[in-house]
Parts: sequence; structure tokens; C-alpha cells
Amino acid sequence: MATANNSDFTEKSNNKQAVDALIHARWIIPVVPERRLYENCSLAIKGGLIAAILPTAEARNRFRAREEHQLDNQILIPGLINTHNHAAMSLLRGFADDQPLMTWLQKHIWPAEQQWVSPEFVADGTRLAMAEMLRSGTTTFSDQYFFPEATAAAAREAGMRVQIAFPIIDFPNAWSRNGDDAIEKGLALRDDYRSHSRIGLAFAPHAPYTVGDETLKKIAIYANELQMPVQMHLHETAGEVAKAFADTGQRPIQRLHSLGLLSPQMLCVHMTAVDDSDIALLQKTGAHIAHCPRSNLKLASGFTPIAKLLDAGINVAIGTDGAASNNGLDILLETNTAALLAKAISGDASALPAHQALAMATLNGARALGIDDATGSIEVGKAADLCAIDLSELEQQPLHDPLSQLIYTANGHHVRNVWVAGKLLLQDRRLMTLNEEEVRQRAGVWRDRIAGRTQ
Ligand SMILES: CSC[C@H]1O[C@@H](n2cnc3c(O)ncnc32)[C@H](O)[C@@H]1O
Ligand SMILES: [Zn+2]
Repeated sequence: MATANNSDFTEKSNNKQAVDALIHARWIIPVVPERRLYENCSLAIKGGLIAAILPTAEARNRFRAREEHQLDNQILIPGLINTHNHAAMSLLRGFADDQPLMTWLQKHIWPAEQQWVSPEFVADGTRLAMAEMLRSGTTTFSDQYFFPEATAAAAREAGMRVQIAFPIIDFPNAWSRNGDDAIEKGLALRDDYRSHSRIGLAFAPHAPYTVGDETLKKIAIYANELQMPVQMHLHETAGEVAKAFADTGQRPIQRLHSLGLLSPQMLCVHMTAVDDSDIALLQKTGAHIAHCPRSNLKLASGFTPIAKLLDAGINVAIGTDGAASNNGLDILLETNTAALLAKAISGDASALPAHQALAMATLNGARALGIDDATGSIEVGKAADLCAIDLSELEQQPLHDPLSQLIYTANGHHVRNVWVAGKLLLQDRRLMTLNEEEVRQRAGVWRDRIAGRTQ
């Protein structure tokens, strides 16, 4: 990227309007309005927000900027949104592969978490995850993990936008004694970040099989009173649904509805085992879905019927789940997988076309997290959360359609520049707020500790 720092910025040489930055891009996909592709256009950024979108020649005439960025052969899109992650679990990437969900959790992951998870683990793991996310174009992530105060502090330092979905489990764990204790700690953390523009808080009751009715009812009341989002692993496997039905006579989503939890504030994570009654409930209540196709595929959890859900008007967004089950955090790759899977499952090649897939990774994600007034599309007045992707690689030629190349040939390795709230966090693939060497070194320290080589 050619970048200029304009030294004559302070001079009132002409009547040009002062902005903080101008970004000139070969292509821009704003996501809203539908299917629009701008060529040779520019964004003017001021105070972290998008101040104008206009043809480059006009932008150069109208504005003077402290910095100018020239994105040749790059496509500028809204920053990608990962609606479901356990960032610190990046330190457990490759720790337990090739297992089904419950064996993976009960025999491998939960015992390891009991032994190793601490604020230090979460800080180091979250930095590793953020380095990977920024290098693959993610600007916002929702995170559900122990010691959420460590996650929030790491994200604040790195400059990312984050929804801290603080974990609520009814039994003692590394972070909380029980559900009430977790709610109390989570709400105190919300107070700490009340005025922070990039950090929001959400309730994260872990799953129907780890949280009881009394705790869920309390969460529903608080969420409604405080207008806070809620997210929960739900219908991740057919086995989960069958067991719940045998135990309670209700499908888990019906149980959540009867406890008052389903609303447009609710994000249902996974939803692979879905029948028509579940779809009707989602439709009626406006609850959202976080689709995590690569984690579902790797754990052999099942298939979310995306085309059917989208046809029913349900908002479906993209998540990676943690890198211990995925095993990466690349939202472009996840979106490509979602698009291919939607076609395969529905038997319809026109299902989830490229533009709809991109919307799932951006605007739908912002809606699912309740932050679409601030981010998720390139619109005047929204935050300058942006991702620029190189489309000049040999495997991307010839370039008939930039949108097609983006969804069907690009992945995170092609991401070159990333801004959050107007701040450049990745420049020509170099991390600006995280120390790559240090992140790598800390990952090695944890590998040695977990392998039993050091304490
Ligand atoms: C309470 S912190 C989050 C908790 O969730 C566990 N986890 C990670 N991936 C999954 C998944 O796909 N389904 C259910 N639970 C999952 C993680 O290990 C933590 O214990
Ligand atoms: Zn998860």
C-alpha cells in the first residue's frame, strides 16, 4: 500500500475540508446498498467514522488529509465480524483433534482448561487470536471465555472491537463459583466498560446442558431490563436435542422460549439440528444464528440448513468457534465454507450467492451482536472498520468479478490492510498494535507448559 503522510496538512492552502485520512481503493463493496460495487472510489475518515464515499478524483479535490492510502489491486470491504469465538482457546489449537464434540469437551478440553486456564493464559491466548484475526480481516469479534476481564483488556490494548460474552455456568469453574457469581462478575465488568466505544458486554449462558432454569430465568430478566445481548451454544448436535427431549419433554430452543430468552437480543450458536418448529420459533421471536461451519464439520456435529433459514427470513451470521475445534479463525475461509455447504445441503447451486455470503460475514454479524448502528457496512456515519484484500494473485486471474474472487478464491492470507474505528491495525500485513514476535514466543511458552516441559 502506498501511504503518504502529508506534511502540508496544517496549511490552509485552499478551501479543502480537513479529514484524518483518505483511502483510495480500486474496488469497494459497501454491502449496503445491495450488490453495489464502486470502482476507483475513496473514503474520507474523520474521528474514526466514515465521513464521505466518493469518486477518487472528487475526493482529492474536496478533502485534504493527514494520511492518504492508495490501495491498488485491493478490494475494500466492511471489517469482518466473528460472532462466536473462544479466543484464548487458540493456545489449545491442535491439542485434541478428531474427536466428536462431547468426547472432545469432556475427556480433553475441560480437564485441560481446569489445569491451565488463568488470567495469564487468557491474555496470551487472546493476543494470539487477535493477531490471527487481524491478519485475516476481522475487526470485531464476540468472545465467550473464562476471565473475560483479561480478554477485554487485551482487546482494548490491541484496538479491536469486541463483544465480551461473559460465561455463565451453574457449576464451579476457573472463573466463577456458580451462575449467580458469574452474573455478578459480568455485570461489574459491564460497569467498567460502560463508556467504552469499542467494547460491549453480553450474557453467555454456556449451553442448555450446563445452565439450569433458575439461572436462565434471571438472565432473561436482566437482559430485558438492561437491553443486553445474550448468546448460547444451542442445538449443536442432534444428540444434544434428543437427550434434552428425553429428559425434559422439550427441545432446548422451546425450553429457552418458555423461560423468556428468545428475542432479537438472542444469538443461538450452531443450530445444526433444526426442525420446522424451531424455525417457526426463530422467525416469531427474531433470534439470530451464529453459523460455525468449520467447527461443526470438524467435530462432525451436523449441518445447519442455511438456505432454509435464510428463506424463512432468519438473520444468520458467521462465527469460527474457538481455534481448538476449527482450527483457525479465518472468516473469509469460514464464509467460503458456508457458501459451499449451503449449496451442497440444499442441492441448489444458487443458494447463498456471493453477495449474501459477504453480508453474513459483515452486516448480519453486526445485527446479530446488536451493533449494526455502528459497524457492519461501509456507510457514511458508521465506524471506519475496514478490510482491504489483495486480488492480484495469479490464482485470482482473470478478474471477471471482484465479488466472486473475494468469496470463492480469497482467504485470510490475502488480507493486506485493516482499520478499526479509523485506526490502521494491520499495514501491508504488519501488525501495528500487537508484537508478533512476542505473541509467537508466548504461544511457545504455553506449548511447553502444556506438554509438561516447564511449569
Ligand atoms: C464457559 S467458557 C466457554 C466454554 O465453552 C467450551 N466450548 C468451546 N467450544 C465449544 C463448543 O463447540 N460447544 C460447547 N462448548 C464449547 C470451552 O471449552 C469453554 O469451556
Ligand atoms: Zn463455542
